[in-house]
Amino acid sequence: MAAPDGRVVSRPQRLGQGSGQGPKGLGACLHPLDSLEQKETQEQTLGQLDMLRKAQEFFQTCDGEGKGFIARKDMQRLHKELPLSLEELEDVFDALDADGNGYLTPEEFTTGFSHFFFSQNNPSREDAGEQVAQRHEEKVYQSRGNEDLGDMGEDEEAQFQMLMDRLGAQKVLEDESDVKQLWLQLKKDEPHLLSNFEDFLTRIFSQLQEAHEEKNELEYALKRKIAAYDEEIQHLYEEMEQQIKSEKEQFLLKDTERFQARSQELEQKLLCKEQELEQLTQKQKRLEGQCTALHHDKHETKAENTKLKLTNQELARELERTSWELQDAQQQLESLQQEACKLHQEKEMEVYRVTESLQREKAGLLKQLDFLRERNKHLRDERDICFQKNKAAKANTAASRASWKKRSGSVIGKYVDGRGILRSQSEEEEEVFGIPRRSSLGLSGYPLTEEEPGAGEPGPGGPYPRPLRRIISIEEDPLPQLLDGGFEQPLSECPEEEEVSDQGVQGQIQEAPPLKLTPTSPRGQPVGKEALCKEESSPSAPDRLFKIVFVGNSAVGKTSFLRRFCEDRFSPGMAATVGIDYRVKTVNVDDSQVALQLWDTAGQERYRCITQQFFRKADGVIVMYDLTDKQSFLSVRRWLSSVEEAVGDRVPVLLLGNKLDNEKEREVPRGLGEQLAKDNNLIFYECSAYSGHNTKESLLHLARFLKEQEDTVREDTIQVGHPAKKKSCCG
Ligand SMILES: Nc1nc2c(ncn2[C@@H]2O[C@H](COP(=O)(O)OP(=O)(O)OP(=O)(O)O)[C@@H](O)[C@H]2O)c(=O)[nH]1
Ligand SMILES: [Ca+2]
Ligand SMILES: [Mg+2]
Repeated sequence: MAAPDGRVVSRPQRLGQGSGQGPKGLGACLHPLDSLEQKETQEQTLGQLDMLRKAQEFFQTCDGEGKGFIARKDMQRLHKELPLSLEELEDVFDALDADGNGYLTPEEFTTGFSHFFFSQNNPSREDAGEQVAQRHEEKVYQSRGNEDLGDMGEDEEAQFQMLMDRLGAQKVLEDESDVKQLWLQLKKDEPHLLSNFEDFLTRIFSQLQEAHEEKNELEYALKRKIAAYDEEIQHLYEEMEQQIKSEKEQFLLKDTERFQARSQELEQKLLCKEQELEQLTQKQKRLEGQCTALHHDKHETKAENTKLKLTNQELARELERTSWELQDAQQQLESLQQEACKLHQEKEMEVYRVTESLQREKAGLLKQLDFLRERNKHLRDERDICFQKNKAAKANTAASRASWKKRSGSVIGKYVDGRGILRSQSEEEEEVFGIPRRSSLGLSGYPLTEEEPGAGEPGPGGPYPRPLRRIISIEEDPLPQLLDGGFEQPLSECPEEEEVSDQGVQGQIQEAPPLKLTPTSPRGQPVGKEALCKEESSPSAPDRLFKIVFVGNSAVGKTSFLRRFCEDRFSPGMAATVGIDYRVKTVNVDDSQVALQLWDTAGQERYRCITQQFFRKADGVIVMYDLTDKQSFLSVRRWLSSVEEAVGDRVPVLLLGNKLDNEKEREVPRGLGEQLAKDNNLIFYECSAYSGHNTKESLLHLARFLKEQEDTVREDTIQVGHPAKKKSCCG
């Protein structure tokens, strides 16, 4: 600010100084004489030219590099060459730089140079120039004046002085000698021209006076303007200073604010960082604590580990010892199991043999009975013939009685009192029980009668006494005891929970001495219906025996089904089964002989308690319904629950829907049967005893299942520690 300030301030000074040039320029034109004027003008012109040349030279000196202008630096380089100080040179530059752009063009330099060179920086030189001119003029005038001055009287002096006063030259001219000489010369040489000269002088001086006044006025105006300008500049400067100051303050204020904000921000950040650092430190401490704890734990665990390892080793040794013991025990158990199995099989085979022998015995007895019947008939016929003759009749009657006496000791005698009695009893039973169908009694009646041609059909002499009052007793068969009290006793009254005695066949036989098993069939020899089914069974002895109990509502076709299965026959209008009956049939299942002991139960309600007893020793159960009778299907659930009640769910159950041949009257859709079987995990078939459809297939399925189940049970019992699971039937 100082530089422009200095420049701005210095300019009016320069101008002020420059104003002093005016009178000098005027002074130069004041020479009154033409020649002198011309001479002076010439000299002036010459001086100006000289100065111009000098200025050009000086410019070239300054602009050493030939740039075409002079910078402030160029000027400062002249410091050494010129007798001027650096400040003075600076001032010179500022004065010369008219437009203030920091460069001096050649024009600026030369115009400014003359003024500066002569007036400011080297006033002595200007004065010298003037003195030189003055001296030169003085010499001219003196040379002339010296000739005339001596002549000039005091008159002339006073005259001239008067003229000067009149013209007021004192105000304008400093040195009147030149004019005085001229005036004296003219008065002396050409006195007639004096008045003209004086007029000329008057005119000149008045003009000069005017010019002087004008100049003064101008000077005054200029000064005033400069003062105003200076004042304005000063004012502007001050204003500017003020503005700068205020801006500076504002800037400072803003800066401070910004700085404060920033410092606050930074402080906050720092605080945050410090907190973070503290947290981190705490965390680190915590982690360190955890680390040490873990380290400690690790040590403890290590110790524990070693302890556990030792224990483990000990336990392993113990385990080894125990496993050895267990293995021994297993081997023992295995051998025991094998023994038990062998015993069981032997027992079963014994049972089978006994059953067979009993059956054969029974067949023999039945044959005897038939023979006796024949005999009886024959005797009766004879008696009838002889009845008309009294004597002969009496003899005949005696013989007849003798024959009865003789049969009453036989096995059948125990069962059958006589033809008539038996018949009436059968009829009586039908009335008592309200059986809609005629009932076949016990097991034995039909096979033999139907086995022997003609025997099954009622003879021409009246209805054949088919029903036989006997229920087979085998192994745990409780019926003999139940029936001992007399057949008239209703079977439904028998105690439900009477324990099934595990008596052997031997015991049974001993307990019923009146039965007096026929001596023609010694015990141990197989008898029974097996012989009837011989053509289907293999000649070799069966490997195993399964007891299967057949249940279902009355008239669903159980007996018919069994007949179809064992004899491949169907007899319509079968009598309802009384009590229980059984058949044995050996079938071939996967290259092994399986004897099936099929227990045919009575479906009628009053025999239920007997049936219930038989479930206990059953290996399998067949529940049958009549697919043309909805009620029989509805009863299936009851049958199933009574089976479950007796044996749980350990025995496989085969569900059979019979009478498939009678599709017209079907009441139970196949889907229902299937669903029921699926829900209860049963084997399911729809079959027909009439056509034989699915009779063999269904029973073989059950037999195979039983065999496989037994096989797995055997395997599992050998492998101790792997308990056998109950196999699914319908899988
Ligand atoms: N259409 C037809 N009728 C049959 C079939 N099976 C049995 N029947 C007849 O159904 C009736 C009853 O037969 P049974 O075999 O005595 O019936 P059950 O189940 O033994 O009867 P209970 O001994 O009283 O339990 C008889 O009239 C048979 O002829 C069959 O598959 N189709
Ligand atoms: Ca300039
Ligand atoms: Mg029956």
